[in-house]
Amino acid sequence: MTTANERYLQVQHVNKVFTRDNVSNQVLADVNLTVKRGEYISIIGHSGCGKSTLLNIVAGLSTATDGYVILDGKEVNEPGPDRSLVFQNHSLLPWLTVYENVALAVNKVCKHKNKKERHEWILHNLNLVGMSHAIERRPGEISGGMKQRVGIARALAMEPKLLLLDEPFGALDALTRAHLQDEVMRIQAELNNTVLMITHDVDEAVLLSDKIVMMTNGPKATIGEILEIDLPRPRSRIELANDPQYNHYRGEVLRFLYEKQQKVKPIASVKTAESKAAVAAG
Ligand SMILES: Nc1ncnc2c1ncn2[C@@H]1O[C@H](COP(=O)(O)OP(=O)(O)OP(=O)(O)O)[C@@H](O)[C@H]1O
Repeated sequence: MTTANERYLQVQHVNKVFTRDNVSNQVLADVNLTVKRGEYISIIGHSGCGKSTLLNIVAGLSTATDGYVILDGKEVNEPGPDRSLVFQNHSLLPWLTVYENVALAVNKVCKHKNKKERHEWILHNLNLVGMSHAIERRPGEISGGMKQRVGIARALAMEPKLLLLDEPFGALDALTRAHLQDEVMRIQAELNNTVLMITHDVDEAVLLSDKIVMMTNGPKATIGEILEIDLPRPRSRIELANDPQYNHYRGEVLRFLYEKQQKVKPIASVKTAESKAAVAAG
């Protein structure tokens, strides 16, 4: 028997079919995943396979055609404050300051805290992501990396059961991305959040995760393999660069993506190749 913490998040037999103009497209087929409390899970797979569709179902923003999602014993049917989302493109309100953007979420969710406690909680979370020096600035006055930090502070301030990250570092330059990944690892060590993160970056997945969920190509995408990353924490990107185990994990993900799940050629180019062959054959 598994404990409630061992099956904190359960994705059970999830299918998703999109139908438009009487044409059905089955994006996900029988997706099953169990996540332990406090685990950091990355989802990786080729573009268009259905990663965001899966994350949206877990977030409650979209419903599964079949199957269900259970978080901490409760079925997920709609968005809720127990799941907070961070997208690639920060979603801060431009007319509010950094402080006010976080306050908006805190005032909505932390009704049990009084005014002073909320104020301290907002500052605490902005401090956690290194943004307490810019609380009066508006999103237009800070860099992309800083905006992403505020988005993370806002998500953390809601004390979600599950943190959902959809390519959170995707729009950042390499150095800012590395810096923010390190910050997220430090925060994760402190708070032990349960995290589901979509990424396209193999190194990011290996560095941050306890498990990497590798999805097959769509349509009818499902989980192909799950790789456990058994590297001690805290993890240092510099030390791991020459670590044989790290490179083994990296190789496993690359093999899955580029050998086992090679992206199929677009139909147009296949047709062109076929026509060329037909012409060559006379
Ligand atoms: N609302 C929708 N209506 C119809 N089809 C959709 C909808 N949302 C997604 N799809 C389709 O589902 C498939 C998977 O899309 P999804 O965005 O989940 O993939 P992804 O793996 O997250 O892609 P990427 O890595 O490029 O962000 C695509 O074929 C997409 O066109």
